[in-house]
Amino acid sequence: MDKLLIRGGRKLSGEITVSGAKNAALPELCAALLTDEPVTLTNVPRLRDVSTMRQLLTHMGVHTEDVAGERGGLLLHARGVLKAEAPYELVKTMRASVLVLGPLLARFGAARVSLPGGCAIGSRPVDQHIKGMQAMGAEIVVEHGYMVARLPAGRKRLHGARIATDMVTVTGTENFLMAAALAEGETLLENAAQEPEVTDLAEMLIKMGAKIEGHGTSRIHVQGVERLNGCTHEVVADRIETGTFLCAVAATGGDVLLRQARADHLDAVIDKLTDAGAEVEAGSNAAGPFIRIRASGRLKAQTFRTTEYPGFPTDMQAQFMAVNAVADGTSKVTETIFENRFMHVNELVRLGARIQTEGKVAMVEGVPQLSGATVMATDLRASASLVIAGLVAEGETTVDRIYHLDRGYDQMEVKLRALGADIERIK
Ligand SMILES: CC(=O)N[C@H]1[C@@H](OP(=O)(O)OP(=O)(O)OC[C@H]2O[C@@H](n3ccc(=O)[nH]c3=O)[C@H](O)[C@@H]2O)O[C@H](CO)[C@@H](O)[C@@H]1O
Ligand SMILES: C=C(OP(=O)(O)O)C(=O)O
Repeated sequence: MDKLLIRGGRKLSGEITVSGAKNAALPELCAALLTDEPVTLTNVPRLRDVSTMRQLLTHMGVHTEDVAGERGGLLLHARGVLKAEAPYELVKTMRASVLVLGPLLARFGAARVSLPGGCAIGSRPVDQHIKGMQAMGAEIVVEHGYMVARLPAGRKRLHGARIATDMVTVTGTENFLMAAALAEGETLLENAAQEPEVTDLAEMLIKMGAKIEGHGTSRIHVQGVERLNGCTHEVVADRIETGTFLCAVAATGGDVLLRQARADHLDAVIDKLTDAGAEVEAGSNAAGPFIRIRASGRLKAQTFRTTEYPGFPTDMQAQFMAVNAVADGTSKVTETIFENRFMHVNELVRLGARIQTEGKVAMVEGVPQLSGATVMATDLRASASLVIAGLVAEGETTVDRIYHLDRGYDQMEVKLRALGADIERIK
């Protein structure tokens, strides 16, 4: 099992390019199921989740191939499917596999998708996905750990519906968007997720011929069409990878330019970094958008609570907690999206952080210095938080179980090394 060995204490400086977003690429790979024409995605990040999704689509009979000469180019062609099925072995490692449900039902009228397992950050049910698909006319039973979904006898397509979810759900909204794009009639999504990844998917679907309005707001209208065509689409930049590097610089100090980084997708995090005392400058040049961050000395601890976009992202909570762990002052971090997303706390404490949790709240008392130790990554963003802490800690930190990190970061240690960090992967 790979580990990361970090010798902390170096400031970060230099330039790196942010990769395409995991959470946009995954639904966009699934969107290829909606058409019998080829779809080309560019800026697809090299991640374990992307390979898993590719494996899942291949298992279904979708042809996939790398496109030479394009950064992160991937062609997908779903002429038909051999099996409209997502087996447990693939779904268990990646919750996003649930995103095949909508496209399979919409195009082929049937799907058998394993229920995603619970994971380290909380129980993660899919009741809203099921409820929404049922509202669109699907019959769904859950048996032997699978959602078995089909259209009633005699029906060829899902039908439009008004879907108002009990809470804002990102992959739920994405599943409904893809299903509604090929459904008969109009769908209204109320309480829709406004995350940039949802908007990016909607923009891709529009290129495929879908009729969607209101994406980026909480009310999305979709007028279903009979068929969709292929398209070429560039995956939006990863705002969480961007935020992770910003937090790394905030914690270690330094001066870094992130190319292709979208500040407009990260306002809540940038506001907190600025309040903490970092200098953040966003702009755009011929090569695209960029963010530059400069930080020195101890920053001021920041209290925050996670909420849906445009609020502070839950996927940035662990990384910002690492910044707070070495900041000046005490901060209160409230996690409102997932019930068990503080698994990094005990590991940060092993590095010398002073953090106490009670329910959804973590109280972080900043300390002037962390000290290196061996720590264990428990989930994707927890791993990133430990890497940040390791970059600051005095001495050596070993982060174990980094397969979690590899699910969602494209060569993180290579990028950090390019910024001057002393970090290596140990096989
Ligand atoms: C692949 C992907 O895009 N993953 C992101 C997506 O996950 P994901 O789409 O799984 O997260 P959701 O937005 O659905 O979850 C939000 C909340 O709703 C609850 N819920 C959700 C669906 C449902 O049917 N029933 C239910 O109770 C969840 O348990 C959670 O408490 O959004 C999360 C919240 O921003 C991010 O942390 C994940 O990185
Ligand atoms: C929780 C995350 O991903 P997933 O929904 O794929 O588990 C994440 O990206 O932080």
